[in-house]
Amino acid sequence: MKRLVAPSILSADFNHLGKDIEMINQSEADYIHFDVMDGVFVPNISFGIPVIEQVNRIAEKPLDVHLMIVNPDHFIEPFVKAGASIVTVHYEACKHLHRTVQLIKSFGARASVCLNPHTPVAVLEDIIQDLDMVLLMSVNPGFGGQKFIENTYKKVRQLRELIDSVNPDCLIEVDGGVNFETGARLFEAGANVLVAGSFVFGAENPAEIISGLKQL
Ligand SMILES: O=C(CO)[C@@H](O)[C@H](O)COP(=O)(O)O
Ligand SMILES: [Fe+2]
Repeated sequence: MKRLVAPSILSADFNHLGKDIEMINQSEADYIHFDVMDGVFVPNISFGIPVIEQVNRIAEKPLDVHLMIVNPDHFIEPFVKAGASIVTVHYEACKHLHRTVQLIKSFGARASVCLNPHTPVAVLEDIIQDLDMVLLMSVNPGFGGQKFIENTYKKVRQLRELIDSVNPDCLIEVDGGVNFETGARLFEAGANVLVAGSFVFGAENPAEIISGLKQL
């Protein structure tokens, strides 16, 4: 089973963002994770299209864009044009999720849907066949550095069962509070992609942490 790592640049040093992107380029990371927050869907504002566009000029890994924004439909095309390879929208933020997923695919990006910690996996039953990835939040979205919610392991196992029976190529990504301990248990439960922000960028040697996560 695929085991991938996506460092989240929310915890990077924005005064030297280019340096951190170079570090990711040289590392064993598989994707670069971008947390886009609108201050409405989540109680925080981060960065948007211009930052992703700039990073895309030097990034050598696919851009994994996590949209924590309401009504994302208008912004799908600009984010894909800015360089997003994977676009994740929140189940809780989309009125017509099937339409939004088709829209993402129509621009040539991989389509992913994210569930908040309180949203059951079962809501994906009639969309899973159309998805390239599902992102499970293991913290409430909006901030880096929060404590991992233990119930996530159960959700990963439930999702693994659903995916294996309907769409085995679909990836399971988990985001929030990932470290060596939670990461090992998540891979064991059936996750494919670990997002890690503060654990990577808070370390003295971030590239070593990325390699450590890949080897769990
Ligand atoms: O989507 C989010 C937060 O909303 C994440 O991608 C965070 O950036 C993860 O940060 P850590 O919990 O790994 O510090
Ligand atoms: Fe994220």
